[in-house]
Amino acid sequence: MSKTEKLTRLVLLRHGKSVWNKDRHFTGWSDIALSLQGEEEARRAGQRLKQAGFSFDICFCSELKRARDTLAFVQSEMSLSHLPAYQSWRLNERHYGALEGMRPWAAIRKFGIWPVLKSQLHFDAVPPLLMANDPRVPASQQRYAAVNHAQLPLAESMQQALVRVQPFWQQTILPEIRQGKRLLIVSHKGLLRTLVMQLEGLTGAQVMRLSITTGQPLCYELDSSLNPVNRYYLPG
Ligand SMILES: O=C(O)[C@@H](CO)OP(=O)(O)O
Repeated sequence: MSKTEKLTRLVLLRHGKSVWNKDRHFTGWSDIALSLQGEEEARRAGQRLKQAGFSFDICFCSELKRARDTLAFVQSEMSLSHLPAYQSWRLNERHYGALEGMRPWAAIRKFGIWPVLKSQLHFDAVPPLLMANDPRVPASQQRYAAVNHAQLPLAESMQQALVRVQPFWQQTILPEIRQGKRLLIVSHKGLLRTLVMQLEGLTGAQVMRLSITTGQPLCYELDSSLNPVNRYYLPG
């Protein structure tokens, strides 16, 4: 990198704590609201970004309420509510299949320890699938009516979540960054791990060990080849 090269800022933000994060349920594509603590985390994230001199040109979030509401709080705190906020199902959390709504011990009792643990530890392990007639199946939900049903999951490994987000990352997000636009992406723990993986060239095993905290802006400075030059959590 030359001394004069202009760096582009990109901020990744996991939504504030949801009601189910608080109670330790697998959440995935279940559309669960922020907890009061999560709302506060989202406001605080916006305040910290503003105080640190960040601004954005475009914001992205998942289709899920906890991410959409977090983004709305951040935009409001930063006086950026006029900015377009693009939603995509491709930024949804990894789909936890039949585990969704369950706490870990209940899931282990129902499915056995290894299927549950493996899906948490192995990049390519798929959690137990939803039955095709389950009302939680995304293809049966009106909100995903415009998506090709063959692309909608019954559960996802982290690897499948990575494959699902890649077209959006490459065709929508990266071109904006290449134009020097400052982006904020509000999404979820598993999905953000796949973005960090692509930015930093991590392996599947490394990705499964990444921790991404709710409501903590993860800031990147990228050079013109989109290589991260700096990466840091914004201090509280
Ligand atoms: O879905 C979930 O159970 C959690 C952890 O993967 O994700 P989120 O970041 O949406 O809380």
